[in-house]
Amino acid sequence: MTEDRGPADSPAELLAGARVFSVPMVHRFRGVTVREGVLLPGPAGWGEFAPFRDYSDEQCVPWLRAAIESATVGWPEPRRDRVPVNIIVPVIDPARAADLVAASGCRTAKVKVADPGMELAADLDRVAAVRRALGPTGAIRIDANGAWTVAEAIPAIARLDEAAEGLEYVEQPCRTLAELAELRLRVRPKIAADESIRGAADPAAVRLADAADVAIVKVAPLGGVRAALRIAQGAGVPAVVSSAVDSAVGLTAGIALAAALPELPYACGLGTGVLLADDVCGRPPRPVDGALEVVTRAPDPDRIDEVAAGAEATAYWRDRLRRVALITQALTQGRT
Ligand SMILES: O=C(O)CCC(=O)c1ccccc1C(=O)O
Ligand SMILES: [Mg+2]
Repeated sequence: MTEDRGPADSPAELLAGARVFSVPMVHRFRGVTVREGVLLPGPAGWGEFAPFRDYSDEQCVPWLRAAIESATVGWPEPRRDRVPVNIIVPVIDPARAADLVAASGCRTAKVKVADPGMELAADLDRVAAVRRALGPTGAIRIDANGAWTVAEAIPAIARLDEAAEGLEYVEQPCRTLAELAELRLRVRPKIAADESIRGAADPAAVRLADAADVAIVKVAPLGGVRAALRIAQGAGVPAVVSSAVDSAVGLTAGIALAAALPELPYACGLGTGVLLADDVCGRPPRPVDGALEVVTRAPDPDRIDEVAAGAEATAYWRDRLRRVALITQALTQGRT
């Protein structure tokens, strides 16, 4: 059954069709100024394998599983044709933050806060600028990426909630689920868990119950659309699908997850395309009137050539892909 064969079958087959891409970013994000990774072709389409460079090979296994799912089996049935998204506001000055929000057409903004070395005052100014740009009806959420202790989070969240004129939720204010549970009883805004899910030894076993009101789910770190659907279900609270600053191929997988979720009460974090100066297809997913259309997109051969990585990155990614494929293969064989 050659039709069923895909890049999953062996590291050699995976490497055969792999295309390494490198795209500059408009705004530095998560310390990254260039987004790079691998596109993998398969019988169902393309998959993206683009874990951050600081991840260990073992941490990259779910990212590869997600890419293989995308290339070989495609997506579950969509339940909607539009996915509302937030504009992402990196750690930039207030005037640029306001411009980004105003230009986006999004009615929800997610502001990164508590970056290492950043003063709370700068976060307050940025959040206030975002509120002015959004007007009184838009929603503002913040993401602290686990930076605060409970004692630090309580006053910081109170002031940011005030600057925002009401926060929709606070994403991963502290590192652990126990801290989130404690904090949740002591602040006004809702709490969302992100790293507490994807960083768990077994994300499928995470039950948020008293710790958080919202589950952030990401296709690549959770091992694919189907795995993320199961994790969202198990978490027991509404899910928000977010990207890992993916190219059009990874965003398409995130859109498929958001489209397949039974309920989608919040805007998703899939508006990150605006952070990339270029992309792998001609009409990449970009928000129009605050939402993304649920359509299948394939990378364009011309675009793949245009964004092809240089020699160093190409060698790095081919080597990393080969190593992660070997680990993934061994784990998959061990499972069955
Ligand atoms: O959710 C969004 O709007 C953007 C995605 C995002 O913030 C993100 C992107 C890459 C790595 C980590 C994160 C994060 O949510 O912490
Ligand atoms: Mg987050």
